[in-house]
Amino acid sequence: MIFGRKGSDGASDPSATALDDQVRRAPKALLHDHLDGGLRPQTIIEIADEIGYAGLPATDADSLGAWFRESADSGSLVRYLETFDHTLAVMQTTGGLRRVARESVLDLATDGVVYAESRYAPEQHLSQGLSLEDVVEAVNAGFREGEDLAAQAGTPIRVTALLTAMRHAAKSTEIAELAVRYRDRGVAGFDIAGAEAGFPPTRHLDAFEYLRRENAHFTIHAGEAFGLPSIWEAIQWCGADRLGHGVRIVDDITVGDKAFGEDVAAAVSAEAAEVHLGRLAAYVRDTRIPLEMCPSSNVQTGAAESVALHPISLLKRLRFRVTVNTDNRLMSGTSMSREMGLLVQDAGWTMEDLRWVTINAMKSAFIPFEERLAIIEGVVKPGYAALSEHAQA
Ligand SMILES: O=c1[nH]cnc2c1ncn2[C@H]1C[C@H](O)[C@@H](CO)O1
Ligand SMILES: [Zn+2]
Repeated sequence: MIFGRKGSDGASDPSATALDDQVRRAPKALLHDHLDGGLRPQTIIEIADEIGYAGLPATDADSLGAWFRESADSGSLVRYLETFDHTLAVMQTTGGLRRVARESVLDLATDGVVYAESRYAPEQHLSQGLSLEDVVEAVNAGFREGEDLAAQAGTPIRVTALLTAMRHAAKSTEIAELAVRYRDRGVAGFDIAGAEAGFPPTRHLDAFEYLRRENAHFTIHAGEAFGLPSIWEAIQWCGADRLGHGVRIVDDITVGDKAFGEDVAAAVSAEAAEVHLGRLAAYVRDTRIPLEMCPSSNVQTGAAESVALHPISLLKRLRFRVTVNTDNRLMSGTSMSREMGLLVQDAGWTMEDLRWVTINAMKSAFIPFEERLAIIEGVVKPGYAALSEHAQA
């Protein structure tokens, strides 16, 4: 069961199980998923063994999975990011990268994801002598293998890569050039990630200006651990097509006469209250800038109190271009079905809401327009129509 919901007698609630099943079978689109945040614990153990990495904090898969979830649950983005040392350690060879990429595609496909953009930072995979190109090609090979195996298993999926540059480092222009070089070979765009406070996106203005001159797509992690100035720079200085997280845009919204943060519960639930959008929030909504929101990750890093009180529900109600994402499936012990299931269970979302965010995600994808449309019309809409027919039967 996705939600872990029980009836009052402690038995599984059959209606909850039916809903879990619907969510799992619904076609899903994922824009924000880190390749190095989605490894299978058993794979980490096996590759560590092969390459002689002795630094893992646990030696069986269950304990290792629990270690990642607990360590990432600190309320601090900086501490959350420290857990990646162990996943990165086993992603330094072409074999390791290829296996991790292949398995991530299979795991997403099994979960009902039909389109995914998977991001990783090539500069973090060079410690054993690989070149940036070796890294991209090994990951691409893994993605293609995963797609072939998923199609054979009857769960077709399309996966493309986003190349991330780390915001504390100084390689963003090099990585942006790499993304453009591979844009017709498995790479759909660019991103910056890492600790946000102290590393504003404008540090990487050269990279963004280059990408814009090349008509290339990019998203920026902004408004997660730092607030409105980061979002404003990402959009108005850097020209981001999308925002990674962007949850703190609610700092520019008042509900009734209170700022969002003053009374979060009231802001999320007060449907009748008058809402006022500041100029930045209005710009983001009016220009349909997609928000790649990741509820469980935000609860772990302290960017949101809970899934029930996550700003995503207010932003959905206000018709921002909201999407639902996993961020790091390993660190959050999550999947797209689980994130969506939690929104249904804890925040009152409906299947229609899930269909809406899925179409939002496909509209916001970095692949060409006609390919997005083909997935919306050929996969997402018919998939949801079949679910509702099944529910009515
Ligand atoms: O949520 C996040 N915020 C900022 N940086 C992140 C987040 N999740 C993962 N990262 C970092 C750690 C990874 O090593 C890197 C590339 O995927 O991106
Ligand atoms: Zn992220």
